[in-house]
Amino acid sequence: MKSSLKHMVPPVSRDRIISQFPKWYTPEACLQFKEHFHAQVRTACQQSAGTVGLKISKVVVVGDLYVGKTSLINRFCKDNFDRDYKATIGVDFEIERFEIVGIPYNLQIWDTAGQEKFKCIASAYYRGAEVIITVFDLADIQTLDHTKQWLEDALRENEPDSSFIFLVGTKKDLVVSK
Ligand SMILES: Nc1nc2c(ncn2[C@@H]2O[C@H](COP(=O)(O)OP(=O)(O)OP(=O)(O)O)[C@@H](O)[C@H]2O)c(=O)[nH]1
Repeated sequence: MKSSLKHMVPPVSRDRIISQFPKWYTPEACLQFKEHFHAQVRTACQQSAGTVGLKISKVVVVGDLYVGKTSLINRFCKDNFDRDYKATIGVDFEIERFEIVGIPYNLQIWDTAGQEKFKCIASAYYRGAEVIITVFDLADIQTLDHTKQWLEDALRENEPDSSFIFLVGTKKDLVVSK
């Protein structure tokens, strides 16, 4: 049964295969100095990731409504962009499969609704986030002000220092250069 399941899983797309860690730019900016995972880690990972990727990191994307969270995720996962606005209802998620230095690896990306009325539903999904991406609209300064609150809410549901945090500005094309 296990082996037939394995054959049903499509291969990881080529642009999601990272065969070696990129050379670090500066030691301060780097989380990983080695060229490969430690041999023990590698063996452990490959043992448990026999079928549909068991190695999953949870990413939650938060921020005001209309800032472009769904668009950011769609660009990353499907390389497409939709000009029409369809508000996220509660939450949505995508799974993106990778292979990193020979190890299967999945990102589970949670797209949360920015509308106030869905905040209660969306915040139920903050727990266990290895990555929190806080999004704001570069053309709307208020959305940057609000990121502090979004981040606090997401951090409250997670253990201290357990999440990597990113701040992403969107809609650069709408910013008039001076
Ligand atoms: N011009 C421009 N428009 C963008 C960009 N990113 C997103 N949009 C548009 O902004 C609108 C809102 O984008 P969404 O991705 O749906 O926003 P959201 O943050 O997911 O919204 P909620 O689901 O309500 O929380 C859509 O009409 C998008 O097409 C961008 O980089 N440039």
